[in-house]
Order: sequence, then structure tokens, then C-alpha cells
Amino acid sequence: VLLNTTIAGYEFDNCLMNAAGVCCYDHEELTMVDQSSAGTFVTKSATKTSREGNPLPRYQAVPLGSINSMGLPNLGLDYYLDYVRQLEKQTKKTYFLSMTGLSKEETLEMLKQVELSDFKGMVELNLSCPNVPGKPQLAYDLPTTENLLTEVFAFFTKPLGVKLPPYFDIAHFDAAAEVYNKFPLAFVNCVNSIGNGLIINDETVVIKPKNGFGGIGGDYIKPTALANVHAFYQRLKPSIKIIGTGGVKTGRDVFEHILCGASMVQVGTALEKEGVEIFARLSQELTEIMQEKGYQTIEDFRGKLQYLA
Ligand SMILES: C=Cc1c(C(=O)O)[nH]c(=O)[nH]c1=O
Repeated sequence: VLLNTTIAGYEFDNCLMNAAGVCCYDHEELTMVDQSSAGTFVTKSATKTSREGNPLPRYQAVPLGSINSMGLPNLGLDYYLDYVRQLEKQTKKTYFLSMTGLSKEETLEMLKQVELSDFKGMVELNLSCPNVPGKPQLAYDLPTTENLLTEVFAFFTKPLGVKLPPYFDIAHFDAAAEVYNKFPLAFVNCVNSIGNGLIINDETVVIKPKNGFGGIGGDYIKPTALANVHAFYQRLKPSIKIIGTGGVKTGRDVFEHILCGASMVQVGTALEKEGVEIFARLSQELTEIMQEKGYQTIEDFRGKLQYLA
């Protein structure tokens, strides 16, 4: 049994990796993922210059998942770009660089910098940060998203995918897929946290920013994540691969994301709780499921979700 996968012609020896925002803030965290059983890593979404982010407490784990309003704390694009460029020279692995500008100009400026660099990996353009006060999740505004991607692909030639928020309406799956099918995207990553949930302890919110409103992850979001993975798998042209993110904490969850069409599966909340050894456990559990079912590779069952007659 092999757990390898391919996206945009890039081979990964394992179809598991971290979700942006988790275990990817600095060299230390990124090295931990790089040296784990994960096939690769994605960096914390970068902005042009470093950001402090929102006041603490801004992340809270709870039994069924997590809530966060980090506010995009990051060390700035140069930090992540320089680190990944140096690492890819040593390991020959393909890494993901996540970024999100707080304006179209900032996003284009960052992508121009990456385009001119000798970065050999893939960009994950985050269109779905729910926690920057005053900034709506871009991918809920399809005309603006289409306009941005048009300007991006006018000059950007390296592999690029987008990190999407969850959509909740079939008409939105249709409209969003119509937009994304217009572009030479390497992948779409479904889903980011479900934005602006609220978790309460006794009579008080559990995070400080935004009066306790924050992105929800974990068990709470798996059905939504699987639906988004499968909806885009059904609608997007085959050249656009699907990365599945949301509610993954067992090999069975990984299996279900792949069954829905995912070529790569990312782990967020459960990685934050368990640490990078989770990748070896998930790989082992997925391997056992595949052996039981007689699947040799993930392509034997990717996207083969069955419907009821
Ligand atoms: C990049 C900002 C994001 C953040 C954040 O930094 O608050 N949290 C999320 O759950 N998803 C994001 O995309």
C-alpha cells in the first residue's frame, strides 16, 4: 500500500500535511512537520510584513474541535519565502507557501515577488481568512474573487491554488466552480474554518477578539468539509485537484476525504492537539483501511463515493 499523491505534476510520498495556521508559524514548527511522516507542509498565511495578530486568548481547543480568531499573526512573506527556498534546495521536496494580502495590491505585490524568486513549490492563496476585522472572506464575493484571479494569472506562472471558505448552498457551489474553472489553478483547498462561530464556557466567551466570534474547526465541521470537497470534485475540471481540510483526526476521516475526491488531506485542529506524531498514526490507520479493502494506492478509491440508487 502506498500513500503517495500528485498535484500539478508534483509528487508527494504521503498525502497528509498540516493545515495553514497550525504548526507552521516559524522555522521550528515547520521543521517539525517537515521531519514528520507528513508529505510536505504549508506555511502560516503570510502578509507582506509581519503582524502581531489579535489579542490573547485567541485560540481555544474544546472537546469537539476548536475556535480561533488569530488575526493573521505571521512573520512576513520574506521570512517564509527565504526559509522554503533554502529548504527546497536541500530536500528536493515541494512545499506550500500560504499568503493573503489585506488588499488586492498587497496580494499582487507578494505574488510578483514570488514569481521573480527561485521558489520551486506551490502557492496557496488564502481567500478565506475570517478573522481580520473589517475584511470579509474574499471568496464569498465571487465577482471580486474573479477579478483578483484574472489579475493574478496575467503574470503568475508558478503553481497556485486557493484556500476556500465553506460554501453552504448548491447554487454557491455552482457559481463558485464556474469562476474557478476559468483559471489554471493547481488546486482548490476545501475548507477553511467555518467563520464566526461562538463557543461559551459557563456564561463567558472563550476567546477575546471579536466578542468571542471565531473560526470553528474540528469534529463540528467534517460534514461541511466533505460536502465542499465532493461538490468541487464533481464540478471542477480534472486539472484542478482538491485538497481536503476539516475534521480530520482518524485514518477513517482521511479515507472519507479522499473518497470525496481529495488528492491531499490537511490536518488542523487535531494536529494542534496531538502534535506531528499524528501524521504517522493517520498514515498507519489509512494503510490498514486500504489493506482491508484491497486498495493499493489512493487513486484506487479517490472520488469513488457511492450514492444510494
Ligand atoms: C489567515 C487567517 C486565518 C485565521 C487567522 O489568522 O485568524 N484563522 C483561520 O481559521 N483561518 C484563516 O484563514
